[in-house]
Amino acid sequence: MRMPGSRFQSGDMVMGRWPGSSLFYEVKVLSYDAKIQLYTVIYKDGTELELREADMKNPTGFKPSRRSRSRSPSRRRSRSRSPARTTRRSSSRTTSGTFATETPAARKEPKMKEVLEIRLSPVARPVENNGHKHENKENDTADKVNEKPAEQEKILESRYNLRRRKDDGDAKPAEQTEEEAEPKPAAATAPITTELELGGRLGVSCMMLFLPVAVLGLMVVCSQEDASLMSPPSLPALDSLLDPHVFGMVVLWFLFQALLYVLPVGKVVEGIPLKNGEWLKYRMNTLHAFVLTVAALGAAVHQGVDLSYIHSHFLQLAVSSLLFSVLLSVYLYVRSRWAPQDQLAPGGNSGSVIYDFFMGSELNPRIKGFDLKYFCELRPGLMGWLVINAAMALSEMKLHNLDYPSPAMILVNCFHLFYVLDAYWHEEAVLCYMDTTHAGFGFMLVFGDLMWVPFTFSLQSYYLVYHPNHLSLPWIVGIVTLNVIGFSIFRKANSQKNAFRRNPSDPTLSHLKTIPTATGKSLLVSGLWGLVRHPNYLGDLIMALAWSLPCGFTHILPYFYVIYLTTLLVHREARDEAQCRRKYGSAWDDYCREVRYRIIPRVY
Ligand SMILES: NC(=O)C1=CN([C@@H]2O[C@H](COP(=O)(O)OP(=O)(O)OC[C@H]3O[C@@H](n4cnc5c(N)ncnc54)[C@H](OP(=O)(O)O)[C@@H]3O)[C@@H](O)[C@H]2O)C=CC1
Ligand SMILES: CC(C)CCC[C@@H](C)[C@H]1CC=C2C3=C(CC[C@@]21C)[C@@]1(C)CC[C@H](O)C(C)(C)[C@@H]1CC3
Repeated sequence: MRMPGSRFQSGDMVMGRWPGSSLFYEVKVLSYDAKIQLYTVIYKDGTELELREADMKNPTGFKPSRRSRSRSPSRRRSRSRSPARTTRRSSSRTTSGTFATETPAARKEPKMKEVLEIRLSPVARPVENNGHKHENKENDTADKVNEKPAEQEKILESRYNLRRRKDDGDAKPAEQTEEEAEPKPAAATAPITTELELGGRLGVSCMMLFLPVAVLGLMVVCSQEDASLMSPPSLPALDSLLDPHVFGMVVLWFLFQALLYVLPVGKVVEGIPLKNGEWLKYRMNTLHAFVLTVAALGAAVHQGVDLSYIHSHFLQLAVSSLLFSVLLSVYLYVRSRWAPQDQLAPGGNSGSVIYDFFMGSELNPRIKGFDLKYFCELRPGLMGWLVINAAMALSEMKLHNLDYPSPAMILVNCFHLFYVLDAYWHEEAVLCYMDTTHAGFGFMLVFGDLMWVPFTFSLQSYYLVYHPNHLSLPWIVGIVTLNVIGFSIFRKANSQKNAFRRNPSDPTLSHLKTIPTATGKSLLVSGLWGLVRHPNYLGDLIMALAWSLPCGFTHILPYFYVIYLTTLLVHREARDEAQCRRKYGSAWDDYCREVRYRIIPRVY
């Protein structure tokens, strides 16, 4: 069968690299996914894997290997230091990434140790803090790998199933010699997005119209006495919605946060390697920015600024944020037309203006070192959400003549504050989340970050201003306990997975059972990751419920966040499931057999 746009065709017998090694085996090509540019191949022992074109060769130019797999480290080292192996990176950073950063002209086969280092290297590595190199566990890991390659390799091989699974005689590994190596093609062209998500052009067009209207609609209903979704909302005059003064404030807020982002405080770390071999650097200073924002707002309030302005201009603020999101998305789309091909996101390069505008074409749009996607994901929206919550607490006190906010308002404020501070405390982890590594930055994420997050996540506090809810002590204790349970699951699951991905040999995780996969990575199969396949989602959902309960049971509207999060996470889970099945093949099926439930134990 012909597979358009691919070098190899379905049914071709080619040589495929065994993941994590420099060995090539004969494989049969099964299919090609143009979207992610991966071939599904099957080895003679029945293992199905996904390989990049760069890891596949024509059978000509190979000879069966006579060497044993475990060459001495010194040998590996001398080969990897061959003058032909120039890299884009400085010599001080050869701990990982050699594979990803070789210049196309000089690209040769990476050695096994290097590949292992790539797979196991930290997702985010500190670079400097005002000139000083930082030390942390992650970097230690990478350094250890470099210092004791043989030892490290032994540990890794014991954790990872890097050997062929069955019948060694069946498929002979072949090794490519230096002379025989074909130069790999430079990744100059971006993958064309062929499979359109979310209902394609029509779907994203509807979402683009419907989502902003939905946010504004929810806000209007929330401010009504009868906050029922069934009762017709009393619509505000359209011309009152766009206020240039309010728009100016939204722009100022964005610029203020941008200023805090570029302050030279906080360490700089490298994200995960991009497909084009680049390692982007990110400054980690959300906590500094948070403290400075609180100080600035405190000073403003002290000077007589009335934060309840946010409450009285809530709709106008949302409309201005929407306008700002649209303008920013247009800018992002236009600049993506000039972006180098290798910096385009795999999911936002369909050629359809509307679809690419929505999904985002450019993966990591930057102005000099200023990373727009990373900045928007954590700062103006999340921080804005907290400021809105605080403003709602003040407005509640004002409206109901209270000396303190109500217990329900205090709970909602504290829960949200805690969630955002946790995200800031674990800021580096965001560098490896799907949105950072894979998604283009377009209208969906811009709108999500700048309008959806601040104005829908704060609906509970907005609701409480007009709909006070008395909470008895047992309820307060119950709700706090629920949030603590949810948070513990969320945090433990995320931290365990992140720690395991950074360093699978981490002694603190040695009690956990794992399933090896043919890619060299393992899957956690005990502890929380043995309870359900997405314990972090479970924790997030329990917390979401705890955030809504303080608002009582009179209306469904405060439960909007739980409904949104359930929908989003169920969709994400299904997408991730499909990706992992493609990536890990039969090992994923084994994992699913062992861990039967996806998010909720014994239910789903
Ligand atoms: N509040 C909100 O609006 C939202 C919050 N979130 C939260 O963000 C966080 C990140 O979510 P997201 O990026 O979607 O997904 P995850 O952090 O769950 O990442 C999924 C990846 O984890 C790895 N993995 C899966 N199972 C295992 C296992 N058993 N052992 C080891 N690794 C495994 C796989 O990647 P690999 O094997 O390649 O490492 C898989 O692709 C979550 O806590 C989620 O709740 C997300 C969206 C919205
Ligand atoms: C417009 C749509 C309907 C959907 C928009 C989705 C976005 C709002 C979310 C996609 C993933 C997100 C994450 C967080 C916030 C919401 C968005 C942007 C997150 C930053 C919240 C704080 C967490 O601790 C986190 C794990 C860092 C989250 C990462 C994903």
